[in-house]
Amino acid sequence: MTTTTTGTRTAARVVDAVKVYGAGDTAVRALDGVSVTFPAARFTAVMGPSGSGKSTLLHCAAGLDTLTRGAAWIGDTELGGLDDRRLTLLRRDRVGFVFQAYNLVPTLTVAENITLPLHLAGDGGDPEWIDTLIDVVGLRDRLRHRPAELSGGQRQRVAVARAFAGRPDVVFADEPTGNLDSRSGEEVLGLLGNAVRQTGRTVVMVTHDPVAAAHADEVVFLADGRLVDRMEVPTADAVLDRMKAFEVPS
Ligand SMILES: Nc1ncnc2c1ncn2[C@@H]1O[C@H](COP(=O)(O)OP(=O)(O)OP(=O)(O)O)[C@@H](O)[C@H]1O
Repeated sequence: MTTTTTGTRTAARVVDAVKVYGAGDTAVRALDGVSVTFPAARFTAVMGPSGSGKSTLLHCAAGLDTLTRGAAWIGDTELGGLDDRRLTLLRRDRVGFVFQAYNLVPTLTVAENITLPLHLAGDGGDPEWIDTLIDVVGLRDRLRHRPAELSGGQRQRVAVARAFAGRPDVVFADEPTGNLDSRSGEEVLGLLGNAVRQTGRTVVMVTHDPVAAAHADEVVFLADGRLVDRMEVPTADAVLDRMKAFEVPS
């Protein structure tokens, strides 16, 4: 099933997701029965206190880690049913990633970094789409530069373009602005939002920053490994207020 009850397409979802790290006395239940859908062509932010399971949810939803129980889907593909080879292909062909550390290849130019996933897939990609992306991230005059010659914000913009290069079903971003000053961070968040609104792509972003979350169409809140709330049309103030409610009164 790829639709929700409202008829919106679902890019990714987890159902009754449980993730336990370790075993016995030291076991940590990072996800404790989370069910959440990430609608296609939407920008969803995942928020919650430190240790609430945000990164674990992102990693399991993206096929970077496996659930202890429950199911994770990309489109109509259930990840638990895939062997290692198919999972690798799915991550390569249908999912994009942006991490806090830009993870660019230092010896390659900006242009080569952007198209690297396509070359690894043995596919030149769609030149028109790559061209559009280069304009979306504003890097046309930097294409022959190497990462060391770029600012942090520019490096993350390369990583954003790379994540979208293969037209993935969904781009997962884990604290993509964590290393950036607020201005560069705003630029990168604006790009993620534009990629969703102008090109109909899907983004799921983990952040601890209410200002970052306010760039999303919707925020989902985790606490203690559970989904506790969703907020449409978020503002930074409303997200901050919701986060304050998680704080234990002293
Ligand atoms: N590899 C691991 N081994 C053991 N425990 C882990 C591992 N990864 C995460 N955890 C634990 O699982 C829980 C959830 O961690 P997770 O990183 O998903 O939270 P988070 O909400 O992303 O936190 P933060 O905002 O601090 O990054 C935490 O208690 C964490 O210590």
